[in-house]
Amino acid sequence: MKDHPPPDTPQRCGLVAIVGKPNVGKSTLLNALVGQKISITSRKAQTTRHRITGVRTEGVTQFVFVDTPGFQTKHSSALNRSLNKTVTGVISDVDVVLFVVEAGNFAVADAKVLSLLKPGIPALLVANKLDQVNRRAELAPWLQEMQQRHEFAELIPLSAKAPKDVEHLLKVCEKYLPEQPWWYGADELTDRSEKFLASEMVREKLFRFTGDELPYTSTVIIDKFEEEPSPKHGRLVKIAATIVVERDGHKAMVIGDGGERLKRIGTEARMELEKLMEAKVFLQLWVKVRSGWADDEARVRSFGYE
Ligand SMILES: Nc1nc2c(ncn2[C@@H]2O[C@H](COP(=O)(O)OP(=O)(O)OP(=O)(O)O)[C@@H](O)[C@H]2O)c(=O)[nH]1
Repeated sequence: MKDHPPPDTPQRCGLVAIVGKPNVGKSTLLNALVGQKISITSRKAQTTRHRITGVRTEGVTQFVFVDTPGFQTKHSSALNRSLNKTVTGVISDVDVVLFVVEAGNFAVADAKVLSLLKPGIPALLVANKLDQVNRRAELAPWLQEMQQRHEFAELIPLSAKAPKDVEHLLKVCEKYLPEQPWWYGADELTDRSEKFLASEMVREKLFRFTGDELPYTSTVIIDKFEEEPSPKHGRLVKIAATIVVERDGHKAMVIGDGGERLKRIGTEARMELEKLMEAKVFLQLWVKVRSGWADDEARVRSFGYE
C-alpha cells in the first residue's frame, strides 16, 4: 500500500462528477484520473451507459469519481429517458463537477448539459483535447466566453491523454473535497463488480469490431460468472455472456463470416479481462435478437439500467 497519510493529517474524501455531451472524452479522463482502465472508451458515442465510480487515493485525499452517460438529446426512448435521469441525479449530489467540453467548441448539446448544473456546486470547466487545437491564441477569448456562460470555479484546458495535465487537474480538484474519512480502502479502484467490468469489456470490443453500423442499443448480459480455484492458474473465472441486438441483420454483423468477428470480440475481451482480473478466463459468447428492447421500460430496468 502506498501513500499512507501522516497520522495527524485529516483525511479528505468526496465525489467528483464528470459530465459532458457524448464523445468529449469523459471516459478517457476518468481512466486517466483513476490511473487504470475502469470505464470503457471507444470512438463510438454513447458507450458509457452506467454510472461508474472510480476511486483514486493520493496522500490524505480520496477522490471518488462518477462517470455519467453521454447526455442524449436526439431520441426519447425509455433507454434515453433512463440515461438522462441518471445524469441529473448524479450531478445534484457531488462536491465538484468536471464539465468536459472539447477545447474551442461549444454546441447546443454542450449547452443542454451545462443547463443541468446546479447552483452552489462548484463546476470546473475542463477544455479537453487541447492537443487538437492548432491556434492556441484563440483559446483565451473562447475561455472568456465560457466564463460568461457559467460561473466556473476554474478553467482548465488540458488533454486527457497527457499524464501531466491529468495530475494537475487532480491537484485542482483536491481543494473542493471536504475533510472527512475515506469511504474506500486505499487500494480500491472501483465499487463495480468484476461481473460488471466483464460486460463492459465485451461491449467495448463489440463496438470496436462492428464499427459504426451497430446501433448503440445493442447490449451485453452476463449469464454466468463463476470463479473456481485452479491449481494450474491460481484463479479461474468462467464467464458466459449474451450480446443482445435488435435485428437479425445485426446478429449476422456481430457473428461475421464463419463466426470470425464474434471470435475476435471474445478473444480480445478475454485477454483484457485476464489482465484486469489477474486470472485465467474462459469466455463464452452468444448473440440473441430482441427487437425493440430499448423502448420497453421494464426490460431496460431488467437489464440493469437505473
Ligand atoms: N486527441 C485527443 N483525443 C481524445 C482526448 N481525450 C479523449 N479523446 C478521444 O475522444 C474519443 C471519445 O472519448 P471517450 O472517453 O470515449 O468519450 P466520452 O465522453 O466518455 O463518450 P461517451 O461514452 O459517448 O459519453 C476517443 O476516441 C478518445 O480517444 C484528448 O485529450 N485528445
